Amino acid sequence: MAASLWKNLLQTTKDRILQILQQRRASLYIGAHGYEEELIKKKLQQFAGGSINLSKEDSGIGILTLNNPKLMNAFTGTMMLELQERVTELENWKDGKGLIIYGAGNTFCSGSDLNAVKAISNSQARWDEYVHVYAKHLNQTYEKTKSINFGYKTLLCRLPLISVALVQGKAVGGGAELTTACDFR
Ligand SMILES: CC[C@H](C(=O)O)C(=O)SCCNC(=O)CCNC(=O)[C@H](O)C(C)(C)COP(=O)(O)OP(=O)(O)OC[C@H]1O[C@@H](n2cnc3c(N)ncnc32)[C@H](O)[C@@H]1OP(=O)(O)O
Repeated sequence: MAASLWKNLLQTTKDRILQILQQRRASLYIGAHGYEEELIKKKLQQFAGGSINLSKEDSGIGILTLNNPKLMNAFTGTMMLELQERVTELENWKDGKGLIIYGAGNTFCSGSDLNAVKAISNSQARWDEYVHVYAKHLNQTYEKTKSINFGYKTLLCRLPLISVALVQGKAVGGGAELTTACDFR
């Protein structure tokens, strides 16, 4: 009898845990400050356009180009994802010494893509929530700061490369803040 009760309790507990896990998977948020990484990435992927290009020169200088000139190099969702990939690539670059960031065309960066900001603002979660969530990937101190701009900053600041923002034309919003993430501008 006791054994059977125990078995039932065990099974019920397992079922409940599985149920909770499934619910969490369906939700953007996990716990108070955790987030569903894949959901965030999928959401950011919906706002495509532009690119973040990296060329690594033999001299040890990396050149990172913010490339979305039609929108004054505004940051789309996919550009955010690419930024993280490029920075990871730079982190692993053994011969890297310095980094120059500049914008394609005649401008630096006009911040977040306002089309994405507007689109997301009309849906369940706001753009800045996604962006802040994504900043968590970029910035381990997210819990303290909750700011993508600080996320950019920490991401670039922690790079063991001397970084320079080569600002030509406009640097607005998140674009201006990105310049402050560099050692020189
Ligand atoms: C605050 C931080 C936050 C974050 O990321 O956390 C943000 O960054 S929110 C975004 C803040 N940025 C802005 O509000 C900038 C808005 N844009 C402008 O003020 C101007 O476009 C400017 C000053 C950057 C350039 O002005 P200019 O007269 O030289 O050019 P146009 O305005 O004609 O722009 C050309 C073309 O680009 C489009 N555009 C510019 N910025 C953005 C943007 N951030 N998102 C989406 N699209 C942008 C603009 O609409 C024009 O498109 P067109 O189809 O040719 O009309």
